[in-house]
Amino acid sequence: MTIAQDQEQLACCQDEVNSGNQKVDVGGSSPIFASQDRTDNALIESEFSASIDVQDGVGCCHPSTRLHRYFVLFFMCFLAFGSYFCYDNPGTLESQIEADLNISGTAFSNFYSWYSYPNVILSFFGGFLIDTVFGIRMGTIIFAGLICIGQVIFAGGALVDNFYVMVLGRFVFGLGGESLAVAQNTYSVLWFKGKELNTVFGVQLSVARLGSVANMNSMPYLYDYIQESYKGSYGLGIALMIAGLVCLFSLFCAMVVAYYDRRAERILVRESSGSGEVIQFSDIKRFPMQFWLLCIICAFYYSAITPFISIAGKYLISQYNMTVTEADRVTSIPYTVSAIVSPFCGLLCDLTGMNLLWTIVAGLISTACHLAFSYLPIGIIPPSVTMGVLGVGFSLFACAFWPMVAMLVPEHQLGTAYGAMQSVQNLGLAVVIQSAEMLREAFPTSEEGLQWSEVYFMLWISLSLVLGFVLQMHNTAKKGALNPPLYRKRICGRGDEVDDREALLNQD
Ligand SMILES: NCCCC[C@H](N)C(=O)NCC(=O)O
Repeated sequence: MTIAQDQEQLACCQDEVNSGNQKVDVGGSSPIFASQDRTDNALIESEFSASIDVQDGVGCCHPSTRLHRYFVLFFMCFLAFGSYFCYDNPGTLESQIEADLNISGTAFSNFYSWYSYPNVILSFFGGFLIDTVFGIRMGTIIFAGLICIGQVIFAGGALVDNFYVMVLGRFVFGLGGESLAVAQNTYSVLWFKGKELNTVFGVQLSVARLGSVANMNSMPYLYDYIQESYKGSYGLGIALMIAGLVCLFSLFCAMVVAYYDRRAERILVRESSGSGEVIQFSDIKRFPMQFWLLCIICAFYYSAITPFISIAGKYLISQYNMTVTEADRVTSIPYTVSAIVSPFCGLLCDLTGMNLLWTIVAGLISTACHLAFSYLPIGIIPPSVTMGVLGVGFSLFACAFWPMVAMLVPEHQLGTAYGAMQSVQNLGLAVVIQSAEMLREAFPTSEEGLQWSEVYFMLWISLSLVLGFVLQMHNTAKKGALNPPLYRKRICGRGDEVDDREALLNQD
């Protein structure tokens, strides 16, 4: 450690060091450089007789203060904003793309299946590479760079009217998109585990949903503006290239978070996960059964939600006689509601604990919405109300569900665990999206096809509920960690905080 770094550490901590004995844990190191970090940390410890003790909540530049964590959280939230904004570019411009490229709906669905199918495998390896090779900082920058490259290739294919180049762009975009979400989840746990983790997941999902909503409410107008301005067929390519700027902003945020994460590692005596362990491939076999049950629940639940929302517009047009514009407005309601309520759903989970119970409640709410949307006589409940309540259920599920991974898997295996979960999720999504389309087209009338598709979605969400109840019974019988108790901080002494959840998670 250089003298300048010592001075930085002293200056930054001088007014915050106290006689407490709390050692602050912020973030895990990159495994490749773990040995170097351990040397640095040993050096830090040898130069300072007492470990760095700080009082949480004091000052703003010290990495252990709440204010500093929230400052870094701002940039952490936008890591996936570009990914969510551009992920649904094709869906928002479906009619324009099919007209410009003169392709069928089935060919169009390649822009989503070539995003999902590779991630059945690559999302897992993306997480594993974060844990074993790149580390969280370099991994996040690499994956944020991939979504930029993928979006440029996708837009370039549109500029030259080449369908296969566009599919390649979506494949590259998918390489980055899913693994970037893995990296964002891993960062969140490293910085906020044992603190306001559920709320952080809620805020991050809210910003991500804002990306989806911003895409739905901007891209059609941008396309039309460019088409009218250039009187040519460049509207699609230029609009998609401009959308790529949003991915560049996420790449910038990845670099900012990497800087502050590295600084936190340098200033704090950072306890990387365990003794700086690095995951071994064989560790995956020892992931608990509850984790694999959660993966299946995730695949079944999302398979009943996102494909349903994507075809709900067709259902509204045929069953409720809506125009395309009206149907698009109603189908965007779940994402808009999710952008608003996700932080509150996360706060609810933080204040009450009980993550698995809230996950089951969310599944029940979502199932009720499916039933109301498909089987209540038309006019009893407006579809906009049903979709709004579905947005609440969708948000509550995401906020309660994703943090549970950190309750089952140690920090040095988190990237691999989140990668494995998203691989299983993408398998479910890829299979259900295409099979639902095939089922819908197998019936002589559109109404029948849509109704049987709805039965199909109800099957998946019912299976996710059954598995949720099985997991709840197992968790209760084994006194598991998936329903953490009421989260309260007992302040004892000079700001030392004893976290019930941390004590619970650290129990043998
Ligand atoms: N499509 C952009 C990234 C998706 C990340 C991941 N597959 C996911 O589902 N995250 C949780 C969510 O509710 O979006």
